[in-house]
Amino acid sequence: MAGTGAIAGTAPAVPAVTMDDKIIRIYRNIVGNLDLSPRVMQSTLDKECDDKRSNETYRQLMERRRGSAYSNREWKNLMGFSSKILEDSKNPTTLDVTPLFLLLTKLFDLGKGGTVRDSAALLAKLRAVKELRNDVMHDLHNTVDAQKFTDLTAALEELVREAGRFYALPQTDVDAEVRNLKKEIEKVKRMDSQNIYYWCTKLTLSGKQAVRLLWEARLKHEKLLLKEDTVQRQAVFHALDINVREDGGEKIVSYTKIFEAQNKVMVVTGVAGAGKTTLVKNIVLQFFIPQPGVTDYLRSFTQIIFFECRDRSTPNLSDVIQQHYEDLCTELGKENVLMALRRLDVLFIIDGFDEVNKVSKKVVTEIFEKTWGTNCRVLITTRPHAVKEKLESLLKPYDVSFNRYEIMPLKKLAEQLEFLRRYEESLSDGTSTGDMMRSFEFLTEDVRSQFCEPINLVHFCGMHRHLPEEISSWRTPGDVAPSKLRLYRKLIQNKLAGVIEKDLDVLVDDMFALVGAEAVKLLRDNVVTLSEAEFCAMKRKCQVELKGDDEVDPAVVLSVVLKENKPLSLNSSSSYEFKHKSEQEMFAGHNIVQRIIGGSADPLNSILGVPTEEMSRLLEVLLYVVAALSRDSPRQLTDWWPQLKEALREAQVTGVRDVMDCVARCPDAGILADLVGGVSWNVKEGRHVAVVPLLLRHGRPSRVEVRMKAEALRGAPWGALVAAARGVEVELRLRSYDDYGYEPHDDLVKPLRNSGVKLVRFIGCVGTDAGAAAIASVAQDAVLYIHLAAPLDLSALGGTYELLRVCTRPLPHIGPSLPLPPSPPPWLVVEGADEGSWGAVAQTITSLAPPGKRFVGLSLQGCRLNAADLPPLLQALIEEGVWAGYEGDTRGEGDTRAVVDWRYRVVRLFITGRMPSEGPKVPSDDELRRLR
Ligand SMILES: Nc1ncnc2c1ncn2[C@@H]1O[C@H](COP(=O)(O)OP(=O)(O)OP(=O)(O)O)[C@@H](O)[C@H]1O
Repeated sequence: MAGTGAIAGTAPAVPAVTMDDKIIRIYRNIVGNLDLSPRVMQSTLDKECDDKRSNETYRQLMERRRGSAYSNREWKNLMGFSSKILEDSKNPTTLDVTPLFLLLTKLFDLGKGGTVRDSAALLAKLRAVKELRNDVMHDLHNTVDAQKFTDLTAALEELVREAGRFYALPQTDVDAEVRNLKKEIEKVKRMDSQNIYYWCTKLTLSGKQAVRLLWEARLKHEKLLLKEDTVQRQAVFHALDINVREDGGEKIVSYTKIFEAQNKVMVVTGVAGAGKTTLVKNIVLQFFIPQPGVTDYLRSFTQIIFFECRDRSTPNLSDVIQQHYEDLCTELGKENVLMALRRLDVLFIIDGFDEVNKVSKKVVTEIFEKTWGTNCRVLITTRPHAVKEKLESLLKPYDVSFNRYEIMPLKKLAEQLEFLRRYEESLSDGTSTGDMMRSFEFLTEDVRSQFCEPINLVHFCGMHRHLPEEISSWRTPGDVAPSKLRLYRKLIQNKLAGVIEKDLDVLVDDMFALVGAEAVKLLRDNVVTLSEAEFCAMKRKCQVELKGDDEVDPAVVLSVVLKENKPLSLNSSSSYEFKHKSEQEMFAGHNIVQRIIGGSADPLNSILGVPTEEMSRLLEVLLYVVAALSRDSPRQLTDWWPQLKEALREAQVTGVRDVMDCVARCPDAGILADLVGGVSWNVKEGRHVAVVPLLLRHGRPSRVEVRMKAEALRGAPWGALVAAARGVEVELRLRSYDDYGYEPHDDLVKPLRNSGVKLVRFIGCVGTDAGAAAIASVAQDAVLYIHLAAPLDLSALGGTYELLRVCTRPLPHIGPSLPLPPSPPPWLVVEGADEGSWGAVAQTITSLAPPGKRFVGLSLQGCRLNAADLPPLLQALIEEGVWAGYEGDTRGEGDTRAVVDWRYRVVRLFITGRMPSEGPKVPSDDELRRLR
């Protein structure tokens, strides 16, 4: 009966309640839905599975009934995030309403013993129970509604009776079961304060409010990185898009779709400052304060627990629970509250897994251990490197799989302006002039490419407010990064001006050295927060730097770079951290650069001080160092490059994409080309187009392969790439091989003209003579797949290609002939011929036929010709002297004929010297229809 859950400790007695108390209404709904409903459904499942062997899991049972095993993917698709529990469970007692409903539905779909059963009525009763559970558990208005309990008791009785009918049970058995159910319902009406459902009730009643009190005040506002600028977090939140990373495919969706994942665990990755923490903090806020216009995507969660991996002072999950539900834990005991949470639909948010330390790792592990097999879900954020290095190994013992999402950078100008608009308005109390946006718009496109991550846009705001003259000095992307340090310099100087007599520049240098050394030390240990004691030690060192001038409190100076975090619970002390982890990395990088420039005799790995396998933790620092040396001391960069290169390799910068990602964010780090020189550089994203010229200054690839949709390339500095790639082999694929369409790409082709690149492959559409001439001017032994947007003379391509495939729609009836080059013979595809239009097709082929009229292949794509249209078409082509053979075989052997090539879904025309006397073989109308 109720209270069957293992109960830890004894909860203190609770005050008496009256029947119409809110609490008892909630209690009944909770016990009804969390205990009674599953038990009635479990009994239905037992009836359905009377043939199940005791040691068989439900998956095995279903496979036996189905006669074949499920692949893991099939099983996952079938059962969603209940797949794991249903795969392992052998009896129903551990199953809640959601997996029970799903399992029964799928069992009905499979059928049983070959008999035909109509399960619709039973399914309707089961669904009614499941929907009541969701109504009650996902909406507090329903949880307190006494009527819902009455509805539930009726629905359960109906379910028992319908199951009796469906399984043809003796009426006496059904009546006995209903009597038993009624007895259970009567018991539920009396609240038992020693029972787990009572604790669930207390949590439902006041838990959300307690968590709201804890987080709302802390998260509502955000202090920006620079000065005392503060904004309302929800007002400036820019709804981020995320890339669903599944099976290597890419799908861009809104962040609100994360919870539609099939797995219990969802991992959001993003580079430094991509907005991971901001995203989850906004999710926490939206749980309490829904945003207008945002779908209620959190409806299925009753509680939220938020945990930051940088935390070093919370040793156990129960302590995290205590922070969230301080009063309830005092009243019920923290272990009991945790136990109750496992019965509810809780969202655990784990932020910054890449910052996990020994202490917080224990909490994270406990979250997985204790929420296994429950309705709880877990959302984790991390920088990408920690997924493979740490997260996968942590999850492995629990056999947990997860859905992975990647935060998309803000690449489009419109998005960046929209982002800035919110900040500008927030910072000016709604009276913004649009100055900040205008100043951003005014930047050159390649400088703007430095602002694809939110953190950089926020820095732009700060710069615009406090050091606008820097912005006007930016000429190249590399000018942006040093500005940030200059801004800090100015902010510290402002704090000290008038108080300190000595040379402020020297003093700030000393301060930077101190803060930077501390930053390196902390990053080395993967520590982002300083305890009160560590902060005091830093202050003391700072005091020495300030030469004991007691008018200056070192904390004031440190407050420019560090922020204080108030403790979550009353009996602990504050912690301190850099205003953002990327600031910590900047100061650490600056410190290392100073040591190198200052002539350090130590080797790099002793300056960095982390073991090889932990090097990826210092990736951002290494990038900072490379970029800063390349700007300020190229000689030192050359000297230190072998060591830096080794460290970057250890930090997992090994592939072309890694290098491009790094240089896209850090344009002065072009030397990274040395890590991937000699191999082919694949360019699939607009931001990587800008990177290629930077890399080409330092390394040479075997080939640059640009494969992206024309729209994406149009928004990128493609002309600059072409100009920089003189002498380099280039592939340009503006569409996939089987993608048809006639939007011309001449604007993208024209920059190629006489550019000196070696065009070795082109897939795209050309509509002007200038476009064709541009290709002819650079193609060398190329593979050319050209769509003709208009009738064009391509004869100039002769001698430039190894393979030429031209695709065209039927040409206008009267027009000049436009012979393709003869050697090697081209391939021609005529697309979209209408029913009966064989004459137009013949005319198109003959007018494009090269001198000698040989094609290596002729095919009809998307053709609506009938079978009867094909013989006259073939006959007309023979009469015109056209030959078309196999790929690589132009001798034209065999009979003239038309066949369907199902692989490419085209009709192939073979035109040889021979025409069978009974006429050519052609596909039937049925085959032609199936092709369309
Ligand atoms: N979606 C957003 N809307 C508005 N501002 C944002 C958004 N995302 C990030 N920001 C701003 O950018 C700053 C950096 O973002 P955030 O700390 O969330 O990045 P992160 O990915 O967690 O970085 P790291 O990996 O370095 O910890 C935030 O402090 C906030 O000011």
